[in-house]
Amino acid sequence: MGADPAAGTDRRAWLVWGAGVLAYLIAVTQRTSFGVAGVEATERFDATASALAVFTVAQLVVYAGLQIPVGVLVDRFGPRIMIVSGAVLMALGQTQLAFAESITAGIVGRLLVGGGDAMTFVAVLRLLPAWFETRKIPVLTQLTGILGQLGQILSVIPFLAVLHLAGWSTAFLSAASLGVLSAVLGLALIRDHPEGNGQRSRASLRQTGVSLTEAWKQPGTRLGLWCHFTTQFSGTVFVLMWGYPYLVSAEKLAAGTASVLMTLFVVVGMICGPLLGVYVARHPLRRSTMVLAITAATALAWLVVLTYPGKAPVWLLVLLVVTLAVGGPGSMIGFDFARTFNPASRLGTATGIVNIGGFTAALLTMFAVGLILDLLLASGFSNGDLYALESFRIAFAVQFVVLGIGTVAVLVLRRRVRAQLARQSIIVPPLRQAIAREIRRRREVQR
Ligand SMILES: N[C@@H](Cc1c[nH]cn1)C(=O)NCC(=O)O
Repeated sequence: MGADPAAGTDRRAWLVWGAGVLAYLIAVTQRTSFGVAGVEATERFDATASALAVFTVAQLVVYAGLQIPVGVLVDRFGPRIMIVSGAVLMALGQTQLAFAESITAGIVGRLLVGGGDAMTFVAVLRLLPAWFETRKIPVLTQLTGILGQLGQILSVIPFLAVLHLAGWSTAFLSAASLGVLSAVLGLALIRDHPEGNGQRSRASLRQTGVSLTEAWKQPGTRLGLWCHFTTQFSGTVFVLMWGYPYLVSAEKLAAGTASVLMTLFVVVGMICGPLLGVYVARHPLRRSTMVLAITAATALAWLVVLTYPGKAPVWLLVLLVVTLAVGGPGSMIGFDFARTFNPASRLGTATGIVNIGGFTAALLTMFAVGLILDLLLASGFSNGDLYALESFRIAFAVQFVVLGIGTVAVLVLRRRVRAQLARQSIIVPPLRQAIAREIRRRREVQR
């Protein structure tokens, strides 16, 4: 089933991983820095809300669109050069944004940031099998994901403080300097492999095409993609775009309370990540069951909130945010499928394929929610209030379609994966039978 580690864990491995995680954390800071500067961006570019949304959407489209090429390049040239190049590209993008005075110049900056960002995460995950033992990888994958999310906090606190105290150009130049730091540390500390940087594939273009096809044909890779698709999008849509206007304008929460809920989202994700990592390491044959459970919980939470008569109470919104937050670490299970069903030589490619899932679902949902809100406003349903509670109820319901499509895809691919495992004499017993066996085993241990 999986690729075996090339080396044991030592101090060097932690240094390499630490530099990789720092590069990812800084990439998340670059990714989220524009979002927190919305008010200043409106003034600087004299832009409408929808023009500003183009900055974020363009950046995410580039990010998602580059995942497969980046995955292929990671396998071909190794993670180190990709992490360093990504950091340089993001530094250039933030510098461009620091001096941009037109919307077009600003969007060019964000496109560069999206491109550099796309190169980072897939490359950092590619370091793990080269440096760590297989049993440690699920937890380290989760830790990589959650530590990276701290980059959002760098955007919300120090970056915003510099923006308010020293202005637009200084703030974005400071973010650019973080990119330079990340590139220097990457060059100094990251090695693709314990034996150096020469482990990359020397595949021809044709072989690269074959490897991409093989990664895609592998049902385990596509199961990973759909797991990522189904678990991550709802939280991403909420945090990056529609959560704040929904909480403040539709549910009438105070701005401070809405910010606390957004912070809760990050904290819950950080707590759940390692727990899910341990679960995946202990129950590798039950990963998709966890994905389906998270999906069901997300659907249930939205169902209760959206059908609640009148404004939802704060405790219910807290429950919703907690449930959505589990989706972030939940989506990391998708990368575990990529790792265990592909040889190390095409791990970057497979990881890139998986990473498209959640971001594509998020982009489609963001767009659909915006479109439905606009249509309801134009039809007179919203009584002139774009963000009316009744309109959000209808617009957010589109998520059930996305959750439904994802669930069916996970179930179909899971069946194919299990059939493939059965051909290797690995039988996954029905869940009820497995639970009964586990209970019997525990009773016997206690006796
Ligand atoms: N699932 C996310 C990462 C994550 C972990 N915990 C919460 N979110 C993911 O796919 N990340 C890819 C990236 O580039 O950020």
